[in-house]
Amino acid sequence: MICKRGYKGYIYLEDGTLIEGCGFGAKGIRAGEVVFTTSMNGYPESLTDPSYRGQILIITHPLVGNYGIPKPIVENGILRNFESERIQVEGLVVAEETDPYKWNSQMSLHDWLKSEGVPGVSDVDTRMLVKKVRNKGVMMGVISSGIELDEPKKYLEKKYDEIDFTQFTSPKSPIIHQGSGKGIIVVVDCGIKHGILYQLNSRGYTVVRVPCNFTANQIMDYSPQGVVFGNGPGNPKLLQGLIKTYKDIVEYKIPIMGICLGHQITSLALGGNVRKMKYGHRAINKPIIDVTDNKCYITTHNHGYGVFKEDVPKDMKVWFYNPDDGVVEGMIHNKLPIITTQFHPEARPGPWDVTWVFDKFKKVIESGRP
Ligand SMILES: NC(=O)CC[C@H](N)C(=O)O
Repeated sequence: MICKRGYKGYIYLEDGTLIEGCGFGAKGIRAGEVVFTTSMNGYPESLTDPSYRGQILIITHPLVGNYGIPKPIVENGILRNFESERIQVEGLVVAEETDPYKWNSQMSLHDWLKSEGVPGVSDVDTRMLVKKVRNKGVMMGVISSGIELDEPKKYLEKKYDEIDFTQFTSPKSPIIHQGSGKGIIVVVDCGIKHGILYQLNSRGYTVVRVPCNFTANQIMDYSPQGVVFGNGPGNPKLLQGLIKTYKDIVEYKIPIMGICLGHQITSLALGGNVRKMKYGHRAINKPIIDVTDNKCYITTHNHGYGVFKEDVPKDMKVWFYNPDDGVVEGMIHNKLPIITTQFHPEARPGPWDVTWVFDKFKKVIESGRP
């Protein structure tokens, strides 16, 4: 095989599958949970989504890189076209990586991965890989770019589900984004997507991002109008400190919004459950049904764990569900001002059909009712 960047690449799956392709991006070897997204675009946002930490991402769309990587746009300390300051995935697998042709591209996908030390593999049959993951469920894997992969198994000592990745994605101290006087929302930042910060801040709130291990007292010291438990990487059941903080915050009866990981933490903190899904939801075109009016929305997802119907806490009711597999995609508390979504209402990348969920949270804050 003749490789455009001049070096080979390999992808190895825990079940013994070893595939040779071309390397691109940085030369190196990384291990991670192998997952796939069916998103056709939005790779700058997806690759910088901290919830992908610890995962090797396969993009199923056949051409990736066509529009390059834009220059970061920052407003009020919030990134408008990336979800965090760095590439978060451990590695990237695509069928074909292309050089960009777009007016606002400042570098190619290849150069971006290279500059951030992240390996990529192209020229592999992503359809075959995804079929394996769909049939057997997500598994650990190894990606190598530009280095022979002699004993791939030796990189697979640690299991994705047993690592607390929030230690790498949560800030060490609070970060504040001033608003226009609507009051304060504390975001418990386990690796928050900047799209969520933007949606809150653009509604006038000062957004205070606090580390994932802050206590309820430290959070309440800011006298917030509401608390958001945001997205984040890894297994929610490992985050026992965060679950305890959530329970303590509930005692204050303050408005809470849970997004993605925050939805799962809500379920665990209020007596419900969360389970690992076979291969998760990662896409920007997943349907959800709003049970309050039976409307269907097309939404952005990135989750490998899920709350199933029988896992919903007894004091909450289903708000949204996915009609494909029944996974609960949002919940509302019966009495307290608590709302959650498993999908991404900030939709970065994705269709903005559901950003009204942030207006709903504003109403919850203003009325004190769910
Ligand atoms: N985007 C997220 O917050 C993901 C939550 C959790 N890590 C999962 O994979 O299900």
